[in-house]
Amino acid sequence: MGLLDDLKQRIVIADGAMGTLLYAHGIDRCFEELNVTKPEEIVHIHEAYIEAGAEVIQTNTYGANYVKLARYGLQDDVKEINKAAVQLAKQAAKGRAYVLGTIGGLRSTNKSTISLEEVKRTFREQLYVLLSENVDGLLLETYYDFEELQTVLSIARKETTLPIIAHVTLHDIGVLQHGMPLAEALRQLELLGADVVGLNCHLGPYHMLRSLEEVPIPTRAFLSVYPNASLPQYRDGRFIYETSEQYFEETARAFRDQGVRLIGGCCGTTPKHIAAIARALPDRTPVYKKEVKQRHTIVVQEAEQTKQPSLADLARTRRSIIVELDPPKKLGLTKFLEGAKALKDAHIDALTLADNSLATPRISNIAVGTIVKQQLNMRPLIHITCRDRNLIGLQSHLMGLHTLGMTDVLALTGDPSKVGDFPGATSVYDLSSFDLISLIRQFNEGLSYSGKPLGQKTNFSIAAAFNPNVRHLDKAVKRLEKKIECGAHYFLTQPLYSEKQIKDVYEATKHLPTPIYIGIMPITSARNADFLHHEVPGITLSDDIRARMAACANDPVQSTREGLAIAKSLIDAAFDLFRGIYLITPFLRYDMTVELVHYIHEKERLTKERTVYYG
Ligand SMILES: Cc1cc2nc3c(=O)[nH]c(=O)nc-3n(C[C@H](O)[C@H](O)[C@H](O)COP(=O)(O)OP(=O)(O)OC[C@H]3O[C@@H](n4cnc5c(N)ncnc54)[C@H](O)[C@@H]3O)c2cc1C
Ligand code: MET
Ligand SMILES: [Zn+2]
Repeated sequence: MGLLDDLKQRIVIADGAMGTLLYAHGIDRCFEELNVTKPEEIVHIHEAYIEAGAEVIQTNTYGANYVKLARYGLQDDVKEINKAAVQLAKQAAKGRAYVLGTIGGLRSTNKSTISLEEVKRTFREQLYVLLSENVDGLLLETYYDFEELQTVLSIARKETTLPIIAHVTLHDIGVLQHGMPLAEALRQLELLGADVVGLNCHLGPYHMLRSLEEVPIPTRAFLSVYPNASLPQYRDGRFIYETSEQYFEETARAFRDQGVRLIGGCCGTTPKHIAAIARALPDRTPVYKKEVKQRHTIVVQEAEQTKQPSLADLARTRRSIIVELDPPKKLGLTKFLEGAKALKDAHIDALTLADNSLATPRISNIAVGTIVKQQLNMRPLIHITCRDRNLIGLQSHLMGLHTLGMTDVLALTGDPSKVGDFPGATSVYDLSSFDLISLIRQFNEGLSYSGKPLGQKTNFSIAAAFNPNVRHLDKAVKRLEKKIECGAHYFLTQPLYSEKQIKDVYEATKHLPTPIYIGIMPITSARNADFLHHEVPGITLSDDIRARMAACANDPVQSTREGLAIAKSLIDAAFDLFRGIYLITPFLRYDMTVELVHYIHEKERLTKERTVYYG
């Protein structure tokens, strides 16, 4: 007889949380290290669960993998820690309970934090130790990312015929992250060879029960559930779970009615919760039939059609000019609005507004964008970096932009905090620019990052950054290709300072289907030229440009003239190669960008006249 034979006959009860009971050692401790340093305590916890009624216990190895142990400098101890864990669980079980080797998921909400290759390597290393210590089965638990669970389950299934329990973690009732319905996920896990499929962690009995109502009883595999004790409260720097054991007794019966065969607990549960489950189901009789609730389908409203063509379409069809005028670093918008108005009068297509560029605080571009749109009837292009907002803040920001009708956005990773005024501030980077582009694309399909319906589709036109001021242009172009795959509609470049570089950029990108707005920023002075040349990574000014600026070092009027003349020659170089021009206003010197806008319009007019004249 083995675990699967038991499950065929009846409901089986598993243990509850291990981590929660080890909290007393401090939340910053590596709980798995205690297998080696406090073995008697681990044995004691296992015994308490068995005495409470658990017939299945899990090794204390949830995070005993290379990646998580490395956070404590214990990456070389994977073997020792896992080996000890199995031995301690067996010592406590004394043949009274099955011992499951537990392996926890690595990816949380952000796929790009760890590649699948690293997931595989890390998983294999832990798996082989657990198997060689002769566990009775495997518990793959707390997988937020379904792709990760599919990957590791396939590996485990090839390596062993022991029972495998595969647990996903819900995002919300009935769905995993990115919107995959739970029923579909469990069906796929069964097809991949899991013997028991189910849920653990993150949510308590309420969400799990409502989710299981939509899941049919599998044909071959068994259903399992390890709920958290409740939703956690954050108190005095710790997460506290509070729930009555009485409630666990009631919900255990409800789980049985949903066809669950293996019931245990996750975070916040204790031997008392497990005893409550055992009390609730004295004869362990399972149900074989249930009514499955149909998942309600969700209607997503189509995006409202915007009246104006996107900036990508503009740059495809005609000369278009966008100008950056950054929100001020000090309070007061008078000069900024004068500049914006002057640029509007010069007939630009959009005003681009940086998001705390160079990691230095500026008036929020969402506030400035709203004023520019409402008071001046201009089109704002809002830069969004991943530096200042976490995944929650970014989504709230996007919903806000949609609500305000600002649909032109530039998705950036963003300069790291250490380059700016507050080098000690956190750089969030929950997402990279690639992830942010994908997120905005998903919003355009009416879904949040996790796949929850937003109720409406957004209509964002997505720009992305192109930094050609790098040693290997081909690598930068590869990033553009990836950004296009993620959903970028067009690009804006960093400023370029040589005609040759503009031509090189054209040659390297002419195969791309997306338009590029070529960046041009007038130099304001000899000092500005020196700074750009010596201190901004990747920017090199020619000797000729630096000599021209140096020659008028003490003459601001002449410096402006020279800076504009240089910018105009760059515009000349870009004119026939790129329809989109992105002018960057230096230090709120909008007089300079206004003049360049006039220059471009005039050049365009002359070109058209010539075309008409010569046919
Ligand atoms: C048009 C434009 C507007 C910008 N606006 C802002 C703003 O409002 N606020 C702000 O904080 N910053 C802004 N920046 C700066 C920008 O965040 C950095 O220049 C960034 O490095 C490039 O853009 P990204 O953020 O999309 O980076 P990504 O393309 O996502 O690159 C992120 C990081 O990857 C690395 N990387 C990129 N390319 C390569 C390569 N070829 N080889 C090796 N490593 C590479 C770099 O470390 C880079 O920082 C802007 C840049 C541009 C081009
Ligand atoms: C963080 S979810 C998994 C927790 C693990 N089963 C433990 O109790 O420690
Ligand atoms: Zn948990």
